[in-house]
Amino acid sequence: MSDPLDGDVRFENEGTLEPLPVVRERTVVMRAVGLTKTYAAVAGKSGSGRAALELFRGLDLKVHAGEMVAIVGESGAGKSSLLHLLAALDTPTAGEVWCGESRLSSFTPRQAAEFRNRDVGYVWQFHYLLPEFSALENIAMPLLARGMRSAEALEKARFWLGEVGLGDRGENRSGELSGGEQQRVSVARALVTEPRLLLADEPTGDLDGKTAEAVFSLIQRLHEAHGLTSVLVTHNLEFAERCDRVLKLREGRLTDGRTMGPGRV
Ligand SMILES: Nc1ncnc2c1ncn2[C@@H]1O[C@H](COP(=O)(O)OP(=O)(O)OP(=O)(O)O)[C@@H](O)[C@H]1O
Repeated sequence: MSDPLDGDVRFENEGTLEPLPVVRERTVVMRAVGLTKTYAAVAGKSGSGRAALELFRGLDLKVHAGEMVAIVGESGAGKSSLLHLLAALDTPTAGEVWCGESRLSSFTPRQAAEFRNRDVGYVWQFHYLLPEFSALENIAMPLLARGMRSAEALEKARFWLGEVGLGDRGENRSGELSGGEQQRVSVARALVTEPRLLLADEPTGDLDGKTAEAVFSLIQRLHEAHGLTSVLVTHNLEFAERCDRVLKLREGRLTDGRTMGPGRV
């Protein structure tokens, strides 16, 4: 019997059907659904207490693989609080945060700690390096904390030290480095675990203009070079505009924040 595919086979609809549109769904790395966060009222003597504070009301967020998302908003709008929820550092009053197939609110404290160690790289406004330890040891710390052999952890730390342009400063105690260099070390520490998501809370907020530009450009370059997925909180609108998306946190919701002029919020 002859092979039907051997020779000039024509399919019935060939050439007559419109090609189907190709729908490419981008992978969602992190998803927040209907988030509400309320801080309880604090009782105080003679009126010094505070009423309950509702920060978010049904807040939704999707972060796609490879995106660099900026979150802006006035002081006190809740930007840091939102990042804490995304990093499983805190739990929402209502709503859910998902990272891939994991629902953060179902984590035990141990699972939350593992999630923070393996899936999230966090850069704080202040570097929080341990001043008595070398730059290399500081970078290796998250790997050592999960029980990786010291030689292997230090080798990975050396790679990331080079990536942040400090290849020759590894043996310096972190306390001997400048503010900008310390923040670069903290970026390397956040990335040494190759996390699924980089979260940065005003990573340039504590630096002068020129150093802030250098650290932001470094994060941007690493984001592109390593295909990172990043969410950055910033008051610097020029940096925000250089991200793929700008979201403004206002009155408990996220809205498109691209419409603002230059300056700070
Ligand atoms: N653990 C907490 N308990 C009670 N209130 C809190 C807590 N954490 C934050 N808040 C309050 O929530 C509000 C938002 O704080 P948050 O730090 O998230 O704002 P932000 O937008 O990051 O501000 P900034 O830009 O000044 O850093 C503030 O009024 C703050 O006092």
